[in-house]
Amino acid sequence: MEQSGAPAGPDVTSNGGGPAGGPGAESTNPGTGTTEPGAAARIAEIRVRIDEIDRALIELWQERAELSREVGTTRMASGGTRLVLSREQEILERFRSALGADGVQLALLLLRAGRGPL
Ligand SMILES: O=C(O)C(=O)C[C@]1(C(=O)O)C=C[C@@H](O)C=C1
Repeated sequence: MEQSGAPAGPDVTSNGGGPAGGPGAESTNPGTGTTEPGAAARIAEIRVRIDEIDRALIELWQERAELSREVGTTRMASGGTRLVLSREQEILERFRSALGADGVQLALLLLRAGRGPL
C-alpha cells in the first residue's frame, strides 16, 4: 500500500518515554521533540528553512490560483469553455510522474484552488 509520507517514529506528543523524558524535559528544548541539545539545535536550524519553504509554497499557491482564475475569466469572456480537460490531464500527469499518487492529489487541489470544484 502507498505510504502517507509521514516518517515512522514515536508519537509526536511524546519524547519516546526514555529516561531523559521526565517532567521538565520539554522545557529544555521547547518544541523540538527531543531533549538532546545537538539534535535540538539542528532541528531548529532545519525548521528555519522549512518555514521559508512553506511561505514560498503558500505564495506560489496563491499566485497560481489567481492566474488560473484569470485564464478562466479571459476564456469565458471570449466565449470559450470554463475548463480545458486536456490541459488538466497534462498537469495531473506532470505531478504524477514527479511525485506519484500523492502528486495527483496535490494537483487536484491545485486545480480546484484556481478553477473551483468540478
Ligand atoms: O490552463 C488553462 O487553460 C486554465 O484554465 C488553467 C487551469 C489550471 O489551473 O491549470 C484551470 C482550469 C482548466 O481546466 C485547466 C487548467
